Amino acid sequence: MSVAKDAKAVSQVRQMLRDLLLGREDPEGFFGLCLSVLGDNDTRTLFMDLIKPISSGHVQLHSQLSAIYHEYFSKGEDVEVELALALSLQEVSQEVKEQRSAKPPQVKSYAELAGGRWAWSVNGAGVQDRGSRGLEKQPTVTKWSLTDAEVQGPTTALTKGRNAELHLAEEGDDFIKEHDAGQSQKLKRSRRRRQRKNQELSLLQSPSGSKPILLWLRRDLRMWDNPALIGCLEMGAPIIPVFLWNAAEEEGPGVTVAAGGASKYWLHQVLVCFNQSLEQRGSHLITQRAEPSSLEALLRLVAETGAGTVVATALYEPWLKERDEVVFRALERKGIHCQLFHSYCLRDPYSITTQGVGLRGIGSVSHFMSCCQQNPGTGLGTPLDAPGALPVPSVWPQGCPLTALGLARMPRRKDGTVVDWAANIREAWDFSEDGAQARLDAFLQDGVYRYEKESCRADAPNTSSLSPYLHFGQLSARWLLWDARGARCRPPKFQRKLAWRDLAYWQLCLFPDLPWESLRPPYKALRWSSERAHLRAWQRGGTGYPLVDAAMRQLWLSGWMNNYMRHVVASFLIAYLHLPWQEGYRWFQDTLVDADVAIDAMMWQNGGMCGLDHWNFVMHPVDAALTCDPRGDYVRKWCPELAALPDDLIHKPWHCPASMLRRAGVVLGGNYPERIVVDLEELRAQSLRDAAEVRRRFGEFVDCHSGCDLVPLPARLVQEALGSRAELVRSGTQFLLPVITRMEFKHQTSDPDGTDNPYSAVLKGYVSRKRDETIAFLNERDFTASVMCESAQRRERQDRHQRLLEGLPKAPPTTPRGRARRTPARDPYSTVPGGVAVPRR
Ligand SMILES: Cc1cc2nc3c(=O)[nH]c(=O)nc-3n(C[C@H](O)[C@H](O)[C@H](O)COP(=O)(O)OP(=O)(O)OC[C@H]3O[C@@H](n4cnc5c(N)ncnc54)[C@H](O)[C@@H]3O)c2cc1C
Repeated sequence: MSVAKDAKAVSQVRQMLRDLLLGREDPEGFFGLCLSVLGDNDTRTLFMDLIKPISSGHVQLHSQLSAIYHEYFSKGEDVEVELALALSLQEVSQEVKEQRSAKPPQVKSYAELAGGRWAWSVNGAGVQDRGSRGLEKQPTVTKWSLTDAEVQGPTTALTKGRNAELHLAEEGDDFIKEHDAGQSQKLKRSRRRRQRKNQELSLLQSPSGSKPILLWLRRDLRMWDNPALIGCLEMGAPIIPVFLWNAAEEEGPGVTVAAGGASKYWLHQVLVCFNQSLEQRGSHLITQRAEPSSLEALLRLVAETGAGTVVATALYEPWLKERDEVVFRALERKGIHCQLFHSYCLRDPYSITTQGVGLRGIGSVSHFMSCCQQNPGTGLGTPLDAPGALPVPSVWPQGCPLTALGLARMPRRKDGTVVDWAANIREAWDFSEDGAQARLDAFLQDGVYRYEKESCRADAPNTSSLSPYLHFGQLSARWLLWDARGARCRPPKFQRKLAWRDLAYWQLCLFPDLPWESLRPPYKALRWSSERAHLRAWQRGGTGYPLVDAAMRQLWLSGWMNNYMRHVVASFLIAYLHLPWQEGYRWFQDTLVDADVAIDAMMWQNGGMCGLDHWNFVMHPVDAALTCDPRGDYVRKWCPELAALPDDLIHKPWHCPASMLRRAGVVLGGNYPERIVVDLEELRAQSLRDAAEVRRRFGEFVDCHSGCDLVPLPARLVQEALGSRAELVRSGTQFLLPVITRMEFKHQTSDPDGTDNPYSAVLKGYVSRKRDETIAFLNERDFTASVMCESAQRRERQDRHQRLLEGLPKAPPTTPRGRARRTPARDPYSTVPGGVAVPRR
C-alpha cells in the first residue's frame, strides 16, 4: 500500500470505528470492512493498534474485536490459499491463474472455505460464517444437477443489516420469526455505506482472463437483494446480463395467459429501467428474441461469448421449471456450468411439505403457515446490497433492440394512428426499482398503520400497491419482509400477505392445471351463463352497478385494483352473472400489471367455488360499498358521470328520483348504463341451487360424514401423507381429500327445497368493528363532556343569580360558553374523526 493510500485507509477505518461505537455497525461487520479497506496483511499488522483507543472505554467491545481478529488470523495457510483461489481476492500465483481460466469458477460455501471461521467476499463486505454462529446456511443457491451435498452455501456477501435470520414460520400471529433485525434507519445507512464500498472495491477486481458469465434474467429484475447477480460477482468473471423472450415458453401448456398485455407492457418498462441501472454500473442488458427456443439462444450466446457459466434465478411455474431443467441439462452436457438461485418466493415452493401438519385445512393460509413452521427448512437469510459496479466482458454479444421483442406494441387504427392504451398506466406508476423502493418506504412510513385496519377501503390508498414490483422482482419478497419487520408499527396482517403469495406458488406446483381447470370435480359441471354481452359489460365497467364499474374501469385504466375490489368484481361475475371464473381469470391476466398466474389462478379458483379454499362470503355489489367506499369518492373518481349524486344514492342510481338524476346530469341508459341484471337475490339463490345440484349429481366427491367437497390428491401429497407406505399403493389409485367447504353449500345440498338458508354467505357490507367501537367511544365521550359542560353552566347561572340577589359584583366566566348538545347518532357512512382520511366533498 502506498503511504497516501495507507493514510486514507487508516482514516477510513477510524471513521468506521466511530460508526461501530455509535452502534451503526456490528463488530463482525467492522472487522470485515477493515479487511476490505486494509487488505489481509495490513489488517494483520495494524488492526490491534487501530482498536487500541477503545481498549479502556469499551472493554467488552475491544475484547470481542480481539477475539474476532485472533480467530481469523489463526486459520491455516491452506484455507487462505483456497479462499484466495475461489474468491480471487488476493494476487493469485500464475499457477492459480491458469487453473482459474481452465476451469469454470467454482464457489464453495463460505463455511467450507473458511473452515468454520471467517470468509471474505470479493466485493468487500464482510461475510460471517453463519454455520459457526449457530445460524443456518442461506438457501439461496442450487448448483445444477449436483447432489444435495454439493448444494452451495450462502451468498452472504453484502448482506443487508446485521446478523439476522428470517424464517417462514408462525410466531403467534406472526408469519416470520426474526432473531435480530436491525432498525430500518440503521439498515439504510449501512446499505448506503456498503454500496459505496462495493463500488470502490468492485473496481479492484480484475476479471480479465476469466470466461464470462451469462446472467440469464427473467424476473428478479433488480440490483438490490439479487442473489444471482451477487453470485456472479463472487465468481470474479465478466458478467453479461441477457434477457431472452419467447412468448410460447412463457405461456406454457393450457390457457395460462401468462403474458397478458398490461404485464408485458410493464415488463418492457422494467427492462428499460433495469438497463439504466446496469449502465450506471458500467454494464448493459443484452435483449434477444429466443428463437426457436431459449436453449438455442443460450447456446448461440455461449458460442459467441465463450461464456463458461450460466446463472439464473429459479422460476416456479411448472412449465418454466421444466423448461429450465431441459435447458440446464443440455448446457451441462456441453460443459457449461449452470447455477440457479432461489429468491423469487420467500420459500422454494418445491421444498414445502405437509409433514407433521397433515392435510386438514389445506388451501388456507393458516395451514400453509403451519407447514412452514413445522418444516422451517433453511432460513431466509439476509437481503443483499446492490453492487456498485459490474465487471464487463471485452467483447459484447449481439442483441436486438428492446422494442423488437414486441412487449409494448400498441395496436393501430385503420388511419394509422396508434391506440396508446397504456397512457394512464404510465401516468399511474413509476416502473423503476427506485420507484418500488419509494413506494415501499412511503407505505411503511404511513400506509402500514391504516393497512392493518382499513385495507378494504377503495377510496384511500391503504394497501402497499407493490404487487407489480413483486411480480417482476423489482422488489424481493425477502427485502419487503425485512423492511416491514423494521417498520415502527409491526404489521402482521401485511406480512401474512406474503405467505399468501407463497401459498399460491405452492398450489400451482401441486396442481399445474390450476389456471384452467377447476380443482373440485363436480364444479366442472356447473351450469354457467354464456351471455357474452354481460361479460363485455363487466370487462368494460358498464354493468350499471357503480362500485363494480368503478373497479373495472380502474383496472382498465391503471392496470390495478386493490384486493377488496377484486373480491367485489369476482363475486359479481360468478355469483350474480353466473359467468365462468376462467373468463375473469383471463381478463385479469390480460389487464392487470401485476398479473401473476399462480396468485390469479388460486384466487379465481377460490372465488369460483372450486379452489382448495372456499371464500366463505359473497360480496354484494351495492352493500359492499358501505365497507369500501362509504362516501362514494371511489365511484366519483372512476365514474365521473355519477359524481353529482348524493353519497347515499351514488351506489344505487336507479333509486334516485328522476328530478335528482336530471339535476346531477345522469341519464340511465344514456351516459350511464342501466343495470344488466336486476334481481340480485334471485340470481344468488340460483347460483346456490346450481352448486347444490352438482354436488348432488357427483355425490362421490362429497364426504358423507362432514359434507365437505372431496378433491383428488396429487401424487406428491399422497407421498407425503403415506411416507414409505406409499410404495404399497397400487399405481393409478386415486385418493380424495375433504377440503374446506362453504356452510351454505352443505346446507343447501342436504335441504335443496328449503327456502331459508341460515348460512347465507352474502356480506351485507360493514364498517370495521374497530371503527364502530371508536366512533361509539367518541360519541359517548362527546356526550359525557357536553352533559358536564351543561351542568357547569347551570351552576354558573345559579351563582350569577345568587350574586345579583346579594348585590355582589359579577364573577368572571369560568367555562367556555356553548350549548350542550348530543353528538348526532352515527350514520352508517360516518368515519372516525381524525381517523381514516377521506375528505368529505
Ligand atoms: C380475483 C383475484 C385475483 C387476483 N389476482 C392477482 C394477481 O394476478 N396478481 C397478484 O399479485 N395478486 C392478485 N390478487 C391478490 C391481491 O388482490 C393483490 O396481490 C393485491 O391487491 C395487490 O395489491 P397490494 O400490493 O397493495 O397488496 P397488499 O395488500 O399491500 O399485499 C402485499 C403483497 O402481498 C401479496 N398478496 C396480497 N394479497 C394476496 C393474495 N390474496 N394472494 C396472494 N398474494 C397476495 C401481493 O404480492 C401484494 O403485493 C388477486 C386477488 C383476487 C381476489
